[in-house]
Formats: sequence, structure tokens, C-alpha cells
Amino acid sequence: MPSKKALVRRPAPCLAEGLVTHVEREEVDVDRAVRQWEAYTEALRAHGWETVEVDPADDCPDSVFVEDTVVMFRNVALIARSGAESRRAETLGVEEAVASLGCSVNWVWEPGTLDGGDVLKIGDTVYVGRGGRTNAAGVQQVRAAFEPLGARVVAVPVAKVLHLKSAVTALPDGTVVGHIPHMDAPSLFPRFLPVPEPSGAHVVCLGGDKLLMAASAPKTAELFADLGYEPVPVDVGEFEKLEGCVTCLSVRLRDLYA
Ligand SMILES: NC(=O)NCCC[C@H](N)C(=O)O
Repeated sequence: MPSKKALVRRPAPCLAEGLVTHVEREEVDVDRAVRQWEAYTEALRAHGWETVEVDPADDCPDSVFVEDTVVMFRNVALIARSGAESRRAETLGVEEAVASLGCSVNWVWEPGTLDGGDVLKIGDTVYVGRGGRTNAAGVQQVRAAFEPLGARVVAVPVAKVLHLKSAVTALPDGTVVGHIPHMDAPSLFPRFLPVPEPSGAHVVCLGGDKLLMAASAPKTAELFADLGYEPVPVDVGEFEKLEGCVTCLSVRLRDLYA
């Protein structure tokens, strides 16, 4: 059944200690990050999404990046097992949240690793980035979980950035948008539009023509507006310092049964 709920998780007070892998560490202003997170969740609500707060995980610096902890396909939640050990404790509250929303819950098991940021769904096609956080066993477990439900899983090499969705996401019509210098295998995507800014590669489809995007990608916003979309910019600068982006701050639940 169509639903418009989005899981979000309040930033932990220790957010500034979050992991950085492909960028230089910069000081994070946690108060500013909280204000940005509030504006982000407000933008979701303003466009008809009911935000569901997962219990905070105050000891987990990266817990605000809730997208990495779970992958949804229809009503089935696959609880991730991060390639970064320091992030594994984040899944507990998320399991409870998705179970209480009536989802069927599966888990990625050792030796598999998977971060939700490596999974891009376009219709029934599920692209899975195989990179620093997601290994081959993780990709196999996504196949095992979702192919029986009708998914077609496509594995994508990811070496230049943290996650597949650091490099590409998709417009409402399924066109993949990406920043080519950050991509390892652009030819894997059948319909592809390059964008001029790294953070322009991150869109959250809010419904209709509306695209939630980072304020740091004004040229890409212009490009999308020129194609008939309505960009909704939000400042996620403090999260960008930790390799986060607009997609990783929520998990949209579009096919709940309840
Ligand atoms: N899906 C995402 O883009 N997640 C961002 C995670 C950033 C966090 N600092 C990490 O390295 O795990």
C-alpha cells in the first residue's frame, strides 16, 4: 500500500567524531548540525512525509545517517551490517522501529557487510555498490532477500567514494544522475544524466516534481529546474563534512502494509 513515512534519527551529541574516509576532517558544529537536521525533517513534513524518529543512539556518532542501517524493498526491511564496525550498534533501534511499523525484518549476516548508502532502487531494479562498506557476500545477501520478491539486483563497483549513492541517485522518472569524476562504472546505467557538482548527485524524490537537494549544488538545481523539476534546497553542510548528504538522513517507507 502506498505510504509516506520517513525514518529519521536525531544527531548524537558526539556527531563531530563521525567517520571520515575520502575527505579531510573538518570541525563539525553540532548545534548547527541539529538546526540543519530540524530544517531537513521539516522539509520532509512540509511535502507530506510523516517523519518517524528512531530512538536516538547517543553513543554512535554516525547514527544520524539512518539510511545506512536498513534497506527497504516493499514491506521487507533488510537490516544492514556496516563494513565500518563502529557503526554496527546503530541497527538496534532501527530494527525496533521498522518492526513496529509492521515490516517483515531480515538481516545481513557475517561475513556479509552492507551499508544502506550503497543501495539505489529504481522501480524493481536494485543497484548495490560493492565498495568500502559493502562486500560481495553483502551483495549476495541482498539478492537472496529481494530477488524472490521480484527485484533485479545489479552490482556496481564503487571505489572513488564512500557509497554508491555518494556518486549517483535517480530522478522520479528513473534517470540516474551522477557526478562522473566520482563514478567507477557510468555505463552500467541505461539512462544517465551527468551533473556538474558532486553534491548535485544526491536527490530525494519528495513526490511529483519536487526534489530535495543540498543547497551546495546550485548549478545542478538550475539544471533540474530547467528540466521541469522543482528543487527544494536544504543546507546539510555540517553533515557533508562527514561525507553525509540529503539521502542518508532518512529512509522513506513507501510500501507499508499497515
Ligand atoms: N549514506 C550515506 O551517505 N551515509 C553517510 C555516512 C557518513 C559517515 N560519516 C560514515 O562514514 O559512515
